[in-house]
Amino acid sequence: TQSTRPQRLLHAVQKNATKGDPRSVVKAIDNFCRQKEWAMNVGDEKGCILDSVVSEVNPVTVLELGTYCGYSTVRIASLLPPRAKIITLEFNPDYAKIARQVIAWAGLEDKIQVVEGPSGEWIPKMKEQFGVKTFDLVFLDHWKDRYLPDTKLLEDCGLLRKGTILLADNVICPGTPDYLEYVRNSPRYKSQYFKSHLEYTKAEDGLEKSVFLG
Ligand SMILES: CCNc1ncnc2c1ncn2[C@@H]1O[C@H](/C=C/CNC(=O)c2cc(-c3ccc(F)cc3)cc(O)c2O)[C@@H](O)[C@H]1O
Ligand SMILES: [Mg+2]
Repeated sequence: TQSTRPQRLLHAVQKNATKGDPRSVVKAIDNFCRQKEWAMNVGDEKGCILDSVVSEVNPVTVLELGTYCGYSTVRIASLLPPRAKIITLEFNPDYAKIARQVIAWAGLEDKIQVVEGPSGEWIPKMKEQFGVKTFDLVFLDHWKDRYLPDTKLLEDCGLLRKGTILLADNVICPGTPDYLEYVRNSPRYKSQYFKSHLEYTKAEDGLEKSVFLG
C-alpha cells in the first residue's frame, strides 16, 4: 500500500539522522522537506526564532498544540533544562504514532509527553491529569482557527501566569487574523511579531510572541 508523507518523513529520519541526536533529527527533516517533499513543520528559519525564544524563556513546563510529526517538539525539547517537560497535543492518531517514533529516534521520550486527542478536551484536564499548575511557554501550531478559542480556554482554566509566553506559528500564512487581533489589542498581552518566511519557501510568514500580563 502507498505510504503517507509522515511515514516517508519518519523513514528519512531513521535513514539520515543519528539515533539519540536531536539536532540531527531536525536537520534530517529539514533536508527531506527541502529536497524531497514539503511538509508543514515550523522549519529551520522560523525554527531559529523558536530556539531563541525557548532559550530566553528557559521553560520548565511547555505546552505544544499540534504535534504533527514532532519536528518542533524535538526542536524545543532539545533545548530544555534537565527536569523540564513538554506536553504536546495531537488528535490525529496516525500523526501521533509517527511523532512518537521521531521523538524516540531523537532519544527525547523522557522530556516529551504526546497526548492524543483534541486540545479543547485536554486543556481543561491539564491540572488534574498531568499535575500542571501553569505553563511557562505555549507553542501554537495546530488548526489556525483554533488559536484564539484555545488561548481563551487556557486563560479560563488558569493555565497561564504573569509572564507566560505564547508563541504562535503561521500568523501570516495561512494566517490567524482573529488571534492576532486579540493578542495585539488585549490589555492582558504584550505582543511582538517576528517576521520570517513560510517553511522551506520565500513566502512571508512569521511568529507572534505574546506575554500574558495576568
Ligand atoms: C481541533 C483543534 N484541536 C487540536 N488538537 C490537537 N491537535 C490538533 C488540533 N487541531 C489540529 N491538530 C493537529 O495539528 C496539526 C495541524 C496543523 C495545522 N497547520 C497548518 O495548517 C499549517 C499550514 C501551513 C501551510 C502554509 C501554506 C500553504 F500553502 C499550505 C500549508 C503551514 C504551517 O506551518 C501550518 O502549521 C495536525 O497534526 C493536526 O492533526
Ligand atoms: Mg505551522
